[in-house]
Amino acid sequence: MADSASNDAFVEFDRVQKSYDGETLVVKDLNLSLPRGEFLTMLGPSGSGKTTCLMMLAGFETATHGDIRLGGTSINNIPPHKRGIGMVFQNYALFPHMTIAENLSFPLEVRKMGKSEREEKIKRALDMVEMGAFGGRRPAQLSGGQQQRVALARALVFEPELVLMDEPLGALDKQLREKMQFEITNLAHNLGITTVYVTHDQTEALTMSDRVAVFDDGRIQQLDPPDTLYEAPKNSFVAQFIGENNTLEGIVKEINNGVALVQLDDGDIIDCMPVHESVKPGARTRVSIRPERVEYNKDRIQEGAHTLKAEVKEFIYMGDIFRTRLSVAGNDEFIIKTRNAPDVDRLKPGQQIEIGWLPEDCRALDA
Ligand SMILES: Nc1ncnc2c1ncn2[C@@H]1O[C@H](COP(=O)(O)OP(=O)(O)OP(=O)(O)O)[C@@H](O)[C@H]1O
Repeated sequence: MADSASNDAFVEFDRVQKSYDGETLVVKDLNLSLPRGEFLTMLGPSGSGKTTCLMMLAGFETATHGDIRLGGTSINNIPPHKRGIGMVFQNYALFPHMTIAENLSFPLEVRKMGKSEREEKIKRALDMVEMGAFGGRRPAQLSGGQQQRVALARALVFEPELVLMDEPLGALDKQLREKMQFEITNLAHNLGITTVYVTHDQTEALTMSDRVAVFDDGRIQQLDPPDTLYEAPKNSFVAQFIGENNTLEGIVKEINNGVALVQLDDGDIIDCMPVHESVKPGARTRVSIRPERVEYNKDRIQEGAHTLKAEVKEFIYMGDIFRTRLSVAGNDEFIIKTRNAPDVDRLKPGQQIEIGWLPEDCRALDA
C-alpha cells in the first residue's frame, strides 16, 4: 500500500525525521498514512523509534523535518491539548487524590463542558469498560487492571477521533493482558476510533491490529496486515522478528521463471521465491522457512516439495503440537512444528529423516 498522502488519510506522517541531538536520526524519512477507524500498531525492538513517533503525533515532541497531518491539517504547530487526541500510556497515572469519576471529569472540565453532560459522559465511559460501580473510589483502591481500564475510559470520555496507546498493558499479568487486548480492540472498532498502538510484543500486535508497522533503526521495515507480515515477510529482519523462523544461508545460483536456485553453504541446492530485491545471481541470501510449513511424514510430503536430509536433535511434546529441533544443512537450530495427531510420528534424537517443503514456502531474503 502506498504510504504517501491519499485522499482518505486521517493521520499522515509525510517524510518525517527526528533527531534529539542534531546529529543522529532516530526516525528516518517516515511516511505513513492511516484511514479513519484503523487500528494500527507500531511494533519493533527497543530504541527503534516507535515512542518517538507517537510523541510527535501527540505533540510532546516536534519533528526535525517533515509534516504530520490530522484530517488533512498540519498539526506541527498545534499544542498537545488542542489536538483532541486521547492517550493511554503505561505510566500515564491517574490523579491519585481524585476519585475515578473526578479523574474522568477532568478532560471534560478542561473542555468547558456543563455538569449534567459531564455526568452522562462519565457514566457512559465507565460502563463501557465495566467500571460503572467504581466512580466513587480512588485509584489506589483499584487493581492494576481496573486502573488501566479507567485510564482507557479517561482517554475515551471526550470522544476523541484518535487514541494513542503506548504499551498500555505492559504492567498486567498474562490473563488480564489478553482480556484487555480483546476489550480495547472491540471498543475501538465499535466506536469507530482511529488507534495508534505501540508495543514490542508481537503476539499483541498480531492479534489486535488491522495493520502493523514493523520498526527497526528508525524506519518502517514493513507495513502490512498481520497475516501478510507473518506469511510474506519482505526482509530478514521482519522474518526473524515476527514469529518463529528458520534461516538457511547460501548463494543465489540463478533465477528462472520467478524461482531462485540457491546453493546452501553445505552444498545442497534448493528452489526458493526470490523475494528481496538483493536476490540476484551471485549474491548471498538468507532463506526463510516457517516451522509449520515443513513436513517429515513421508506420506504427507506434497508433490513438488523440495526434500533435504535432517538429523533429529530434540523432540518436545507440547500437547497440541510437537516441536522438533533438527540439524539441517549445517543449521542445528532448525525447528519444525507438527500438529499432534494419531498418525504423526514422534521423532527421537539421533534419528535420520527426510523433510520437505513447497518452494513457495521458502523465501529468499537479504543476507
Ligand atoms: N528525550 C530523548 N532524548 C534523547 N534521545 C532520546 C529521547 N527519547 C528517545 N531517545 C532515543 O531515540 C531512540 C528511539 O527511542 P524510542 O523511545 O522512540 O524507541 P522505542 O522504539 O519506542 O523504544 P522502547 O520500546 O524501548 O520504548 C533511542 O535511541 C533513544 O535512546
